[in-house]
Amino acid sequence: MSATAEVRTPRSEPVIQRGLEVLASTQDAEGSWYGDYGGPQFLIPIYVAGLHVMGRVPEPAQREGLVAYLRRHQNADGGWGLDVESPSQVFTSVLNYVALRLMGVAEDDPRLRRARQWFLPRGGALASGAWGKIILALLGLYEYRGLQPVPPELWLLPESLPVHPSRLWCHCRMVYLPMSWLYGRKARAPESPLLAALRREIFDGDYAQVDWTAARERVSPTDVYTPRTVWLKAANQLMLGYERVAGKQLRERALGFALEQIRAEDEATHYICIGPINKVLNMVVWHFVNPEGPEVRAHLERLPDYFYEAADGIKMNGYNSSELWDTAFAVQAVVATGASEATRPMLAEAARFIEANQVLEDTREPARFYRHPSKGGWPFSTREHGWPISDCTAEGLKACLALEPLGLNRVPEARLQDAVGLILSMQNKDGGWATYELQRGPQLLEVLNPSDVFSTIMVDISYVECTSACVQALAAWRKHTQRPDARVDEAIARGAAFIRKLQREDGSWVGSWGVCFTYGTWFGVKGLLAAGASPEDPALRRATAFLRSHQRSDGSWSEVVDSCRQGRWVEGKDGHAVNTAWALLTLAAAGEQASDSARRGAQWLRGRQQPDGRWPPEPIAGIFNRTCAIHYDAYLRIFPVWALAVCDKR
Ligand SMILES: CC(C)=CCC[C@@H](C)[C@H]1CC[C@@]2(C)[C@@H]3CC[C@H]4C(C)(C)[C@@H](O)CC[C@@]45C[C@@]35CC[C@]12C
Repeated sequence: MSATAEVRTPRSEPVIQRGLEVLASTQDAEGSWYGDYGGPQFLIPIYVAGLHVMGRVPEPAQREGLVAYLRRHQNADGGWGLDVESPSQVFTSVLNYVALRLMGVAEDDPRLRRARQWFLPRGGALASGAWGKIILALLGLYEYRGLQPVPPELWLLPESLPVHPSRLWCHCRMVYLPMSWLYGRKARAPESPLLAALRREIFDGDYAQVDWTAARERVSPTDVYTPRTVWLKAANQLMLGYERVAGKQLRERALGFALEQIRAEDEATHYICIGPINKVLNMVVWHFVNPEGPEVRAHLERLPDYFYEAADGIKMNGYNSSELWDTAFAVQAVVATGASEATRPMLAEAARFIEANQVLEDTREPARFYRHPSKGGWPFSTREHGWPISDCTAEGLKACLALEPLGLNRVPEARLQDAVGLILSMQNKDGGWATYELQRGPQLLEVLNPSDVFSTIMVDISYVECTSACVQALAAWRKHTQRPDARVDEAIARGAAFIRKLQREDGSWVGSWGVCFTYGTWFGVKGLLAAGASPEDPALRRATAFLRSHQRSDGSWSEVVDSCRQGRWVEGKDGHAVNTAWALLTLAAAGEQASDSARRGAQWLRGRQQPDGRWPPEPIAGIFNRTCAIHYDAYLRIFPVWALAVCDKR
């Protein structure tokens, strides 16, 4: 049957109905969807290590939950992966081993014995990816001279230099900021018998005999996704040379500068911080500056924001939540179902959350602290977090505009206009949108990526997802205002041109924040359509042909995180409801909702729903920096409902 033949599908209404009931029953009192944002396996150990440096331990109930979680996600081979679904790495295996020991698990615990059996033959602590060594150095389990240097003086370089830290992607910059302070101070936990024991347990030889110069270069192949380039090695040599002669005065100035930046980040985010890593490291910095001081207390108070108790134990979320993001999508999904009387209260509550979480002002002295304006933006999580993101702003705006005809939008026009202004201010020269800021440095800086385990961390570059969301939001705004605005028109046209440039030969777009081609292609297609592409546009036809070519015989689509890591379609074992929903949303948007392909996809999706209205758990659909999987709890409740709703429309 041809891809576009009109075939009526059996109505999805009862399935959608049950799905909507699940969404309604899981909505939070604040109107959002709050949930599990776990996956990465380097967060808990950094937290536990940070507390240990401060002479603290997790309180007993939390300790029990964290230990249960780490035990639950230990791989069969004894190690831990970068995330809960990935093969073991030395970085996360050594760190999680140390975390368990710091939380009181005994050296001869059978699981810890197995962990040592996995990581010691691979080189133990000496072969860990870079971040692991930094955390171990902080604990006194590794020597600072065995690290790639992170001198705080980098902050004192001329800002015009492409390597000035202010030009880094904000996540990278905010993680390396406290790291540079701790490195500059050579900060170290007080010595203890437990740490002395750990120095015997995580090295495959005598700690006193370690060749720290050689250790600097050593990393297990299990931990290498981004190999160290000659440029990075040269930069390290240069910084090591500097480190040998570094004067005390300049160091103090640099440390003072870094501390001011840390303070600004803490205050702008109400001590939540941009993410869990700088949250913990900033807190540890303050511990060294002023133990038990007001900053440490403020940090301790906001720690609970990051913890989530689930069936697999207590985890540290990858962000303080994904609430705004999920809520904006949920609204659009529910509106797509036709927004009946029954769903109005749910939408009204969501509208309240979206209104309450728009960022209403810029941060203090944005230029001094290298912040892009914030006013009018929406963050990924909550207003208090304080870091708006281009596509979160776009999805927030889209949600408001979707609520508008229902009389449920609560954000006044002037504030919607602020969101539009912010989106326009974030468009890059290449026509695309990056995540939090304008692209500040050449993409080439990636050759200095020192992380081993992540890719694309150095510079905030334009992404298809962010670009598409911004184009869609601007197009929706244009439709809403009906006022001619050349700036908006031009931004949309440039955005669409950028999206076209990113399309691959095979018709797909690669996703950077979701797994992987089904996600990227959904955004690519939606962006082009919003910009005015006609359904006959060859780019759209190639995109849908690509999707159809990857449909499984049972009607579903399935992709796994390796798709992102390898840059090619990697099929999962079974069909995935989230990938299937993204594929269906794409086909439907491109006018193929009545095709045989869409009919079979929708049929599979309907059949996959459980009697309780949920779709069964499946592999993780979120990703960052090409390598690390992160779980989006609400996706399985939002996207299947949304996809069935649009496929049902004639
Ligand atoms: C610094 C490193 C390498 C690790 C820390 C982890 C964070 C970089 C990432 C954890 C959450 C991410 C993925 C965050 C989540 C939302 C996405 C998005 C869906 C809004 C996307 O469209 C734009 C990028 C995201 C903001 C993200 C960036 C990376 C994380 C913060």
